[in-house]
Amino acid sequence: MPMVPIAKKRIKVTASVLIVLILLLALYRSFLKDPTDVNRSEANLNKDHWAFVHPKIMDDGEKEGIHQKQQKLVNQIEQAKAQIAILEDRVRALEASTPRKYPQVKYLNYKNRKRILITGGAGFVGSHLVDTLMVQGHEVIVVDNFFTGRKRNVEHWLGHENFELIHHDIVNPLFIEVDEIYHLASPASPPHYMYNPVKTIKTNTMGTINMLGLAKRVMAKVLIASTSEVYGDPTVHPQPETYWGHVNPIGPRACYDEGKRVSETLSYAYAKQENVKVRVARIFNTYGPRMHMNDGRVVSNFILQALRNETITVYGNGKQTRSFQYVSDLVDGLISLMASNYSQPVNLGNPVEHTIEEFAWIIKKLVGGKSEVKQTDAVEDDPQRRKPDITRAKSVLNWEPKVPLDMGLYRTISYFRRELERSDQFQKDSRKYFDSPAVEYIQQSRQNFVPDKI
Ligand SMILES: O=C(O)[C@H]1O[C@H](OP(=O)(O)OP(=O)(O)OC[C@H]2O[C@@H](n3ccc(=O)[nH]c3=O)[C@H](O)[C@@H]2O)[C@H](O)[C@@H](O)[C@@H]1O
Repeated sequence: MPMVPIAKKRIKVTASVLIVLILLLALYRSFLKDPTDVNRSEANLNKDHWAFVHPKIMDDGEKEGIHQKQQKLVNQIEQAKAQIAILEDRVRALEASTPRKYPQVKYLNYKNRKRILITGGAGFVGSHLVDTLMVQGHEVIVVDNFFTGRKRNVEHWLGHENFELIHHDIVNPLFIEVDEIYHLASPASPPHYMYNPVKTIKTNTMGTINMLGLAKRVMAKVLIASTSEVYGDPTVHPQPETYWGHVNPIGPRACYDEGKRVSETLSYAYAKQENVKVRVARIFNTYGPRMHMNDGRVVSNFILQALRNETITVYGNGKQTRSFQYVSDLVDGLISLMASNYSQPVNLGNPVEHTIEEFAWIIKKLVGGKSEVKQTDAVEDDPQRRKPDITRAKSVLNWEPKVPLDMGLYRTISYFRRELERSDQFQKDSRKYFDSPAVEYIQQSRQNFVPDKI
C-alpha cells in the first residue's frame, strides 16, 4: 500500500503542471487576440462609437453616415475654437484693464500705521477715503454689502498687502481688531434710501450700534457719517451745528433723516456711557467721480442728461438751493476730524450756494449740447434752502473746501463721459458676443444635449 501516496503525489504534480500550462496558454491567446474581438461586444452598446473607431466593418451607407458625423464634429470643433478665441480676447482685455502696479503708498512704521475700518468703503465717498488712507500708508479694511457700493471703486487695491475687502452687511455684528472706524455705510441718494426705507433705518440704527459696540470692545475711535438732512427743511439759514432741525418724522425722507439723527444720538450715548471716542461729521451735498450712473441725485442726473442731449429735469420751480462740495474736500475734512480731539458734530460742506435752476444752466454750459432745461413735479418734503455754516470746521479743524465748483464739475463731467463710453462699448461687446455663431451653436447644443447611455 505504500504505492498509493506516491501515485497521489504524481497526480497532484501532473494536475498542477496542467493548470499552469492552461493559464499560460490563456495568457498567450489574450496577447495574440485581435483587439476588435474585444470591442465587438462594446459595439453593441455603442454602435456609433464602434463604427467610428473601426470603419472596416461598415457598409457604404454606414460609412456615409459616419462621414457626415465626422464632418459635423469638425464643424463643431471649429465653432468651439472661434468661441475660445473670443473668450481669450476678453480675458486679454480684462488683464489689460487690471492694474499690475498699485498706486504708490508711503511706508509707515508699526507705531504710526493704523488699522482702519471703513464701512461702505466701496461706495462713492468711501472709496475716495480708502485711496487717501492707503496712500498715507495705513492698513485699510473695507466692509460693504454692495447695495450701492461697487467692487470696481476699490479694485485697484485688491491684493495689496495693506488692503482687505470684506463682503458683509453691518446690520450683523462684526468682530475684528481695528484702531479707527469710519462708519459711512448707508445709501445716501434719496431714490436709493427711499427704495427700502426699513433697511435704511436698520443700517443707520442696528448698523451704528454694531459699529459703536465694536469701537467699545476694541477701544477704537469711531467717526459717524451724519448728514445735512438732520436739519430737515431748515428754518435757520445757513445751518450751524447748534440748529436742532426741522424734520418730518413720518415723511418719505424720514427713514434717512431720522435714521441719521438716531445714529448721532447713539454715538453720544456710547460716548457718555461707555467712553467711546466719537466724531460726528454732518456731510452736505457732495459730488465727484465714482458717483453711480443711477445715483438719482441732481449732479449725476443733470450731467448725464446733458451728455445725452436729454431734457434737464428741474424738480419743482428750481428756486430751492444747495451748496456742492467736491469729494476730495470732504475726504480731507473727514480725516482732519478723525485726527482731532473734537467730539461735537461738525458741518463739512461747501458754503457756495446755488438755486437748482442756476445749477442746471451751469451744467448745460459746461457740457454743451442741445439739452433743454425744464421744470417737472416737485418732490415731497424737498428741503428748500441748504447751506452749511462752516465756522466750526474752520476753527477746530482748520479746514475749508478748496476745489471750486467749475473745476470739480469739469472732473466729474469727464468721469461721466468716460462711463457713458464704457457702457456703450460694453453693450456693443455683449451684442457681438451673444450674436456670434459660436454662442448660438453652444446654446443650441446645450438645448439638444442628451446624456450618453452607458
Ligand atoms: O448729495 C448729497 O450729499 C445729499 O443728497 C441728498 O440730498 P438732496 O439735497 O435732496 O440731493 P439731490 O437728490 O441731489 O437733490 C438736490 C436738489 O436737486 C433737485 N433735483 C434732483 C434731481 C433732479 O433730477 N432734478 C432736481 O431738480 C432736488 O429736488 C433737490 O432740490 C441726501 O438726502 C443727502 O443725505 C446727501 O447728503
